[in-house]
Amino acid sequence: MKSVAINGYGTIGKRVADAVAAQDDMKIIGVSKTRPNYEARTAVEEKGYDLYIGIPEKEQLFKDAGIEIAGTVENMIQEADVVVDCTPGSIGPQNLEMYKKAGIKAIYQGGEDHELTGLSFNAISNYDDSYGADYTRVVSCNTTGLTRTLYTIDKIADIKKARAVMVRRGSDPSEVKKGPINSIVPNPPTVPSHHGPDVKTVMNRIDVTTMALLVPTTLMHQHNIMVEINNNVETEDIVEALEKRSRVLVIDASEGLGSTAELMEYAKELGRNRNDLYEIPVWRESINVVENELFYMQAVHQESDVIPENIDAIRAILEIESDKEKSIAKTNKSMGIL
Ligand SMILES: NC(=O)C1=CN([C@@H]2O[C@H](COP(=O)(O)OP(=O)(O)OC[C@H]3O[C@@H](n4cnc5c(N)ncnc54)[C@H](OP(=O)(O)O)[C@@H]3O)[C@@H](O)[C@H]2O)C=CC1
Ligand SMILES: O=C(OP(=O)(O)O)[C@H](O)COP(=O)(O)O
Repeated sequence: MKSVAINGYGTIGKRVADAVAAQDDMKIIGVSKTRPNYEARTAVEEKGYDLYIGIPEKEQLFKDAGIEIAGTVENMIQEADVVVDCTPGSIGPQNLEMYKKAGIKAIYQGGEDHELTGLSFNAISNYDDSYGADYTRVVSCNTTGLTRTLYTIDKIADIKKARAVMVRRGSDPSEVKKGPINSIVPNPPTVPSHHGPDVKTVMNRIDVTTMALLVPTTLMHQHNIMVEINNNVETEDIVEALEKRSRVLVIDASEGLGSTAELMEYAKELGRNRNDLYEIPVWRESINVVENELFYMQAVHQESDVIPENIDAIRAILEIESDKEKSIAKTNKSMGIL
């Protein structure tokens, strides 16, 4: 069985760890932290993960806190077949040197630039590109959301170009020091935001341009998408295609799911681990084809939509499964994805 190390046990890392633990064809070697806080203690005492430290000079702090550590990140990666790097964006380049020295494969997250690995990943659009690769990068939560639906629509509608306005959550739920508060912030203030060009790194056929703004909410991003299409398709054809695609949910505002808050409540109803919603919900009422233009609105649970993609990326990079559909189905089943 292949071994996986998780470097960085924050919002994404702890979810990837739980998802790896739920698979029967891979196992966790350990996870890493730099601070001996509640997440470090829970990782060891509740989850039973071996904990390694990202900054060796801080070893005494973990000892003082009575949190058992198994070694340093350098020790951890010696034992693994692949490291999933879930450290904050931009720490990646220095880690890549360490991974190269250790001769270990690595999967990065969307906070790093595509150029770091030269290869980016989305399970449905380009699984095969990362098969057997040394390094890849799972694109960001918003890019993942755009890719899942645009790829599906392109298959039946032949997209000419796509434009999207991205409403981004201001911070993750536990990030108490971040904002914005009482404000809407164009972010970045320039156009395009990274999301549209980033779609091209996993689906280079389509011209996607995006602009983004931050709003004072912590749960879910929301996308407003306009697509010019070449094929003569009806609204019902788009609905049917999205309904058939796994990791995408066509949901009804009329059933009480008309907001991001209600969607997060729905995830609780489903009894999901950490209340996560791995799928991209698309509002049925918003899907509308007018002549050669399609309009739709969707949401993204930023903490969780990339987690199944990381599991598939592990199978691709380690050549555990060559058939993307089989990997996706296996991941979906293990995580209860609809
Ligand atoms: N949050 C989100 O909504 C999403 C994030 N991403 C991407 O995922 C990546 C991780 O983001 P996220 O999980 O939010 O980040 P977090 O800040 O929640 O977690 C980062 C983790 O990395 C650890 N860490 C910090 N510095 C170092 C270091 N120098 N060496 C080793 N480990 C370190 C932190 O440990 P400690 O806390 O102990 O310091 C923490 O466990 C980023 O690229 C981000 O862009 C992608 C999709 C969605
Ligand atoms: O990958 C994400 O967003 P993104 O798709 O807008 O880059 C995550 O929500 C992290 O965003 P952040 O960089 O605002 O913490």
